[in-house]
Amino acid sequence: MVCHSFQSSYHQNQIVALGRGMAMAKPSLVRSELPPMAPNLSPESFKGLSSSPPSRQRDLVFVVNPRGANGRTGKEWKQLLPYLRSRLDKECNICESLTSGPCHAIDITREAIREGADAVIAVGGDGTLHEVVNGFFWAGKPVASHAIEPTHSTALGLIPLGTGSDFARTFGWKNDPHEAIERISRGVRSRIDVGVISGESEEQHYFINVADIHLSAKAGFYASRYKRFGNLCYVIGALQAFMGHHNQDLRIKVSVNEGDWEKCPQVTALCIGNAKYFGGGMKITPNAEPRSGNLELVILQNFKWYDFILKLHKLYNGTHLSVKNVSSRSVLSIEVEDISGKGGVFIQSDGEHLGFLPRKISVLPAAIEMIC
Ligand SMILES: Nc1ncnc2c1ncn2[C@@H]1O[C@H](COP(=O)(O)OP(=O)(O)OP(=O)(O)O)[C@@H](O)[C@H]1O
Repeated sequence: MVCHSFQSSYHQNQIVALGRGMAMAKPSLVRSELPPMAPNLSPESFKGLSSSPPSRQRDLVFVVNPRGANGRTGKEWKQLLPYLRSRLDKECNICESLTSGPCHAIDITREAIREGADAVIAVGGDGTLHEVVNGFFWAGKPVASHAIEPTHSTALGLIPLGTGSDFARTFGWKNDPHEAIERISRGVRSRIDVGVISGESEEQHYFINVADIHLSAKAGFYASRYKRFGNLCYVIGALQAFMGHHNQDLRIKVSVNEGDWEKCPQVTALCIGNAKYFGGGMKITPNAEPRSGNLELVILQNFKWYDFILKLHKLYNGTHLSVKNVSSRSVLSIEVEDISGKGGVFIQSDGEHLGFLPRKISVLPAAIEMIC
């Protein structure tokens, strides 16, 4: 899903404060000095956050996609709430915000950060996490809180409850919400890198997991239409993407040899990983590490359909880097263009369709604190 402008208007926000000192709120107006990107959100939504006592409890905002994993996220979240309350209520103020549609999580996150939340926790799949990560930034800069104290920073958290939940796999986390709540309760934070994508427009787009170009991005685009089939959506998406697929000559410019464009012939897929997995468990960028300060670039060239059948197991277990026509390197940034100039080469990040080449992709080292 491309969120062309983060200033668009969304459906009514539904925010339910669960912890002490937080009232149920249905926001209407936005404070005038705020950038006008969330007209249906108001600081009132999170008013419990900044009014806590000096030795205050942590303010946690849970951003829940009730439609994640074909509606399973919403159902599991309801069942999880009593446990979450019993486990965290003593130490934290808990605020729940259900997303009403695509991109809503971005606005909720920005508002929560401005109001001084200690953590914004994505509850859902990689798409929800992706939107929450984008909410940590606005107009090319990190969103700042109206803060309590200058050193205050909002951490990112995750309860993985999606279809693929690929980002969580790099950390070895399962789709187990109880395990995630334990992590949140411990509250250990660690700085991780974020990828940033810029294109022809001024707007920047952030990703936390993997950005990828051409066949895999096209497969992801189609897979998103079949989420109702669970992980099978990736197989269906790949089959559909294969129809009419042609490997494509691309030009790339990577940061290690600044200034030099190189031709990259017959590219099947070009993947840039901040973390390791995509497509429902494929270990595509096996050397990527979200705390490394760089991204792993993996290029598959001249693959035929039968190569995927013969080498699929290697793609899943991350041993494909030794295969002919697969290359890997560590990069700080990469620019990618379609040589033919015909357009139509897909790009996605974190499984979300972003449009088409050309694009520049760079790493922002240690950009976000994450609850690990
Ligand atoms: N209320 C809503 N109704 C419909 N779609 C929504 C709603 N809230 C968020 N979305 C969209 O749902 C998309 C998918 O959500 P999410 O990533 O949580 O689940 P998933 O696709 O099942 O999991 P994964 O991305 O891990 O495969 C998000 O990109 C988001 O834009």
